[in-house]
Amino acid sequence: MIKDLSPIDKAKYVAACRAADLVQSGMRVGLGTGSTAAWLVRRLGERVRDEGLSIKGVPTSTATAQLAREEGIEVISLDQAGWLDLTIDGADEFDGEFNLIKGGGAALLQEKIVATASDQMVVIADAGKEVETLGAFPLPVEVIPFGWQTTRTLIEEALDTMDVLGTSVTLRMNGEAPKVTDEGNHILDLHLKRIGNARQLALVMNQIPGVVENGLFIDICDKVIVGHGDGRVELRDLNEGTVLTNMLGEGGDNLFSDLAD
Ligand SMILES: O=C(CO)[C@H](O)[C@H](O)COP(=O)(O)O
Repeated sequence: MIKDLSPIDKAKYVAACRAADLVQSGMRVGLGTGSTAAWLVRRLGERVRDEGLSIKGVPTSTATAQLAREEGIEVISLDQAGWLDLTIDGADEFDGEFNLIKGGGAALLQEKIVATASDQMVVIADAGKEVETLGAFPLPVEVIPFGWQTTRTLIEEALDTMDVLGTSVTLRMNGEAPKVTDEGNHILDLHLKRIGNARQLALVMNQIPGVVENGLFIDICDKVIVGHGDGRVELRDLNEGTVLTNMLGEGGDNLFSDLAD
């Protein structure tokens, strides 16, 4: 039941429902990873079953691939798709220019490849993800396991030369063992008090041997759909401005049928 969701989950849910409305039959769609993206996949699954929506989905993680298949969405690889019409994904932070931090779910590598191979990337997020300046959320950096401690030292040395404050770099764990990504790598989380120049930081990180990719998404996202716990949804476009709707008010027929009451 929708009323049983926490305000944050309601916000994620309505943002995902609004984004699902952007998807049309025939599209090749990048499917993000995380709890917000999972709502999107479920909603698209419902549209596939109820409306005959015909799409091909390119998942950004094994978890999303499994959910998409369970929902009856046709899953193909990025190489089979070649190029995508649209990617919809969550984010850990977004700023006023739609730059992002991603990778809280450890899927940043596939997420960045898929988003970059798309005509459009749309981010779906609850309002709490909006920040004035990126960096309160620890910045995930995916590194290969070989020599990861040396890579961490190189990252720390690079950060020392940059306009960042109070740095600590931690290995993401999964219980007692290092977290292993879908690509068999590890994640280093950079706890930065100030991120400084995000564009420069992203470039510097990717120059370091052992670094595969970083979670800064600069100039990749085209639209942000911001959900609020009361059902309001803002569709924000840097060029076209903001369109506000309420997904839980009158005409809230975008709700999943099994949650609608
Ligand atoms: O980047 C991600 C996964 O790598 C997610 O999009 C991000 O962590 C947001 O997750 P959620 O929707 O669960 O808040």
